Amino acid sequence: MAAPRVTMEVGNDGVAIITLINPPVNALAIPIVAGLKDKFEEATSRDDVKAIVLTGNGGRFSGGFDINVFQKVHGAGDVSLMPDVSVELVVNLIEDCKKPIVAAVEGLALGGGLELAMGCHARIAAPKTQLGLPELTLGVIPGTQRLPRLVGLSKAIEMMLLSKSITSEEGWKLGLIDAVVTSEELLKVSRLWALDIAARRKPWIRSLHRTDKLGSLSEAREVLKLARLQAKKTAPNMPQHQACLDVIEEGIVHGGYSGVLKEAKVFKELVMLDTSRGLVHVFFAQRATSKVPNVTDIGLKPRGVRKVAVIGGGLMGSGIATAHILNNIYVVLKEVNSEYLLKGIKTIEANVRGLVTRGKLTQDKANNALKMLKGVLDYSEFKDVDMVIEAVIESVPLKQKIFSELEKACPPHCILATNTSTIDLNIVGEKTSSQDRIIGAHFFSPAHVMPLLEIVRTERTSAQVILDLMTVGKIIKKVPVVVGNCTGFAVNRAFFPYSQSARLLVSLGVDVFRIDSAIRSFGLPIGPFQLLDLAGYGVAAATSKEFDKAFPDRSFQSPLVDLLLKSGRNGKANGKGLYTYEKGSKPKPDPSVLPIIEECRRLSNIMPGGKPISVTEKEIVEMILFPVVNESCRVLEEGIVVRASDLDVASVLGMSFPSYRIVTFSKLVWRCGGIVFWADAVGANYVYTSLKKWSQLYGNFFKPSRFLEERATKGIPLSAPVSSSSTSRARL
Ligand SMILES: C[C@H](O)CC(=O)SCCNC(=O)CCNC(=O)[C@H](O)C(C)(C)COP(=O)(O)OP(=O)(O)OC[C@H]1O[C@@H](n2cnc3c(N)ncnc32)[C@H](O)[C@@H]1OP(=O)(O)O
Repeated sequence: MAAPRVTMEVGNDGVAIITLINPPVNALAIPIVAGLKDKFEEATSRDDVKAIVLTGNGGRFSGGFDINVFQKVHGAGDVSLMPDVSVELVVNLIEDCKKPIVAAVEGLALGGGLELAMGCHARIAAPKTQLGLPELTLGVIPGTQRLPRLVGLSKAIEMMLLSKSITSEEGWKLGLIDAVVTSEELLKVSRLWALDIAARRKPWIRSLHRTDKLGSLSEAREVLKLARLQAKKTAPNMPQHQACLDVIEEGIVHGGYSGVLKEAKVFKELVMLDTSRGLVHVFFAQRATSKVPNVTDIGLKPRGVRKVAVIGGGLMGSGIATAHILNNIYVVLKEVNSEYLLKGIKTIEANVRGLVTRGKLTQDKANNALKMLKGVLDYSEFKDVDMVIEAVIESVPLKQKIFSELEKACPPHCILATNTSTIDLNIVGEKTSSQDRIIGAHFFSPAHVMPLLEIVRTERTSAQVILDLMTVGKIIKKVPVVVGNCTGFAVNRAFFPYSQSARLLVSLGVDVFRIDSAIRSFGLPIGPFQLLDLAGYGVAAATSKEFDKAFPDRSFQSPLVDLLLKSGRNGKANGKGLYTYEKGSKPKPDPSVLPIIEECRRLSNIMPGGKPISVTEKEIVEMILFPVVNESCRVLEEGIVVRASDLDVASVLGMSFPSYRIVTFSKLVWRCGGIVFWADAVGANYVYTSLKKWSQLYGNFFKPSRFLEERATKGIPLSAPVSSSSTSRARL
């Protein structure tokens, strides 16, 4: 690939076209920033240049500052590696330039890319260009001063705090964009616009000097106050949100330039924090998931999937169907009788309506989505489907029967997917001769909301089928992570000790609600027992059985779920769990469950000396999450995931493992960016020695895996690649 560069061409009309060239998104890499400085200096000093147009090559203006530089800064711990963009380039060379500059924007202008455009004296955009400042998702702040001055304070805050992009059409209505023209006319109109500014036929506007859209100081303070309260609720552990609002306020009170100076200082502080390290890691980890050896690198082209059949209209099936129809894929929903079918369709309608109520979907789009759905009771509609996703209960004979029927009912190219969360795919497809088309499409509940799609391949699944499902996954706005076949696959397998260790701690005498609270403080949205209530005890009992069978050497069998079921409780589903559930209020710990817990402890009989163990909040978190790290090590060693960062992405998107938080227990700071990234930050040796100590005290459940022991003793990070020789049973 050619080196990133900036070119300049001066036309006969006296307009210099400065072009960013750094495919695929024209990220502002260090040579690009340097090139821009050079070209703007040259254009300013040349007598034959009357005006300047700034544009991006290849139909994309710029995806913002080069995030690879953030990684370098994190690696070296040296913030001076960040070049000065905001003052030297955007203010001095662009905004304060003696010649007018017009940004010709197409495709996308994000982060520093949009900031460059806002520094120009006008912005012309092609239709449907994506405009946004997503920096908070990387743990830093964006350019905070110009957007409020162009679109108004409330809208700017919304775009920044939610990292929400708008289109150029919306940008034009708001005043961010001066004109929307076709892609073909973009450069021509931009040149003329720049010449018009030079000749004073159009206004020469420096965004930073405007104040007309900011409102009065008291109005601005009111808007900022509300935004601070909102950010406190929605992003309690993210320092960049409050910092962003503080810097906006600085500019409103003391002027835009003062805001820019404070912004540069705060940016440098934030980029060094663990929040940014975690988020930047997740950014690249997420992109790495689309590179699957022997699938995405062998020249295959994805085949279109236009019609999908979903079998089973329960919670998962209806969520999966919803995800597809929302993204314009025709869905046939099959159920066994009209009562179940109607229930499934009603759930899908409620899912779609819920999105409208929450302002996430327009009524028009909702109506169109529902038109993409058809309910059926037999296989007659299956003759032209491109993919089937089976989402019935976890019963091996039922799944085997369905897959035999599918083989006859579907065309030969059709992908045969199952949403099983635990059952071995070889067993599911045992009664068919279509093993190459059988694949796992493991969605996480609620399937139309949760972003992860775990794609499970067997040794026989064809590369084409994997690629097709990855492509559909992206169309329905999921992050597909391809994993190997084993009990629980990657996510449930790595996290099976999560619920088991929580139950083990209860048997050792630790309070249920204290455990949930410690896990919440760590950064997961709910604790293991609230999760148990949510999933329902039937599901918990069934999955526990699978893990007991698959990993008998390290599975902890707690009597808790059986005791809860016997007492007539089934979690949130019947309103009676470890918590009580009342409409409109948060779940509350139910004290009447305490005798059941006592009985559980009596039956387990593992408290040393019959007395509850004494543990700190930090130990609770470690005793629950280190066993997850331990199992993750086995997942890595067995080659169930392509790379360690895939497990980070899967844990963040599927289990809501914190991606960004700094968590403090007694001044201890933990960096989270997914389970393996976190474990490496904590230190493999610390995880290993802790597990070893607990295994001596409390048994095999905590016994460190061979992989963990090896890495800890040799000082190799858990995330370092697994060499093929050390992979005992490579699945991928
Ligand atoms: C000082 C400044 O205010 C600070 C900043 O500007 S921070 C950066 C702000 N910008 C962003 O956060 C945008 C990040 N990028 C994205 O959201 C998306 O990549 C996108 C919307 C631009 C394109 O999405 P999409 O077309 O799906 O392509 P996607 O696979 O994500 O990216 C294509 C490649 O470009 C890379 N890339 C995208 N944006 C990048 C960036 N800003 N820096 C470095 N690389 C970037 C990706 O890593 C990927 O590389 P790969 O092919 O080697 O994996």
